[in-house]
Amino acid sequence: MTFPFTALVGQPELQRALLLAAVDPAIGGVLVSGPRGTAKSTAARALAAMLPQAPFVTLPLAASLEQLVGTLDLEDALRDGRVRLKPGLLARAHGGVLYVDEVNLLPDALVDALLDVAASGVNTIERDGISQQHAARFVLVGTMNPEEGELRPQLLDRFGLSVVLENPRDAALRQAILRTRLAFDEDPQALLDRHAPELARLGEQVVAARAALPGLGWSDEVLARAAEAALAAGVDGMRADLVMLRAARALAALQGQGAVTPADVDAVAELALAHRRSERAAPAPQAAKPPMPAPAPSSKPAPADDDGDWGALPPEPVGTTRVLSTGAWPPKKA
Ligand SMILES: Nc1ncnc2c1ncn2[C@@H]1O[C@H](COP(=O)(O)OP(=O)(O)OP(=O)(O)O)[C@@H](O)[C@H]1O
Repeated sequence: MTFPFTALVGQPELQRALLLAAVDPAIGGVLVSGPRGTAKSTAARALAAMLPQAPFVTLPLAASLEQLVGTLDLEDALRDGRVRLKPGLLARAHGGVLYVDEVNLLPDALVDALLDVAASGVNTIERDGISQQHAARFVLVGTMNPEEGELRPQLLDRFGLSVVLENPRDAALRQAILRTRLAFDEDPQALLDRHAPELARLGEQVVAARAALPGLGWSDEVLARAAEAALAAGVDGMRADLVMLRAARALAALQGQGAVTPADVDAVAELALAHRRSERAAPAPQAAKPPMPAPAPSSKPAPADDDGDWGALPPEPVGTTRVLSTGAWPPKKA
C-alpha cells in the first residue's frame, strides 16, 4: 500500500510540481533537492499510485546506458531479418513515474539520455546503424542531496521544474508529519480510505487536464509575462520561458480554466526559474503567494469545507518549501 499523495504534509510546491509534470510530461521532469528523509521518494511513489495504471520505476545509480534505454537484438535480425527491441527502464516507465535518486551522482551520459527522452517523449535506440523508436512519456523525478555534490549547470537547465525542500524546523509541523505517518503505518487502509475521495478527484483532474491541453493556447499577454519573468531572472537561453508556459498551461488545465492567464505564469514561475536564475539577477521575490493556486472558478457551489479544486490537498503548515532568493542552486545553507 502506498502513502496517499494528498496526505503529504507541508509540501505544496512539491505536490504542485509533480502534478504539473503529470499533466504535461514534456515539461521535462522535476528536480527535487533536499535533505534525506523529507518525503521525496514518498511523494513520487504517491503520485504514481494516484494516477490510473501509472508504473513507478526506479533507476539504480549503477544502471548502464543499455539498461536505461534498452537495446536492439541484432542476432535475431541476422536470423530472420527482424530487429527486436529489448526494452529498458525508459520503456517500463512509459505512462508512469521514473524516479532517479541522487541524480547528481549519475554519470552524465545517463542524465543526458534521461533528460532528452523525458522532454521529447520518444526513446530512440541505435545499434550498428539500425535504429528503432518507442514512446516514453513519463514524469521524471530526480532527487539530490545538495550536501553530496552539485549538478552541472547544463544538466540543471534541462530539468523542467525544481523544488527545494528543507528539514521541517517547526515542532508543530514535525508533529503533523509524525501523526500522519504513524497513522499510515498503524493502519494504512484506514488512511487510504480517508483520502480515497480526494485521491480519486485529483487523479481524475489530472486525466481531464491532459485531455484539455491541446485546446489551451497562450495569448500575447501570457507570453509577455513569461518573457519578463525569465529576463528578470537573467536565465540563459529560452528553456525557462518555454517550461514556464507549459507549466502555466498545465496549471490552467488542472484548474479547469478555459484559458491560460498571466496569473498562471506567476504561480509556476519560481518552479521554472529557481534552478536557472543567474547570480547576476535580482533575487527572487519572497513571494507571499498562496501555497496552492486559487481554486478554479466552478459552476457548482463548493461545499462549506471545500476550498476548491486544490483544496483536495491538506491544510498546509508553513515552511518546508523555500522560495529561493539567490542565484546559487542548490542554495547554500545559511
Ligand atoms: N512532509 C511529509 N509528509 C509526510 N510524510 C513525511 C514528510 N516528510 C517526511 N515524511 C516521512 O518520512 C519518511 C522518509 O521519507 P522518504 O523516504 O520519502 O524520504 P526521502 O526524501 O526520499 O529520503 P532519501 O533521500 O533518504 O531517500 C517517510 O516515512 C515519509 O512518509
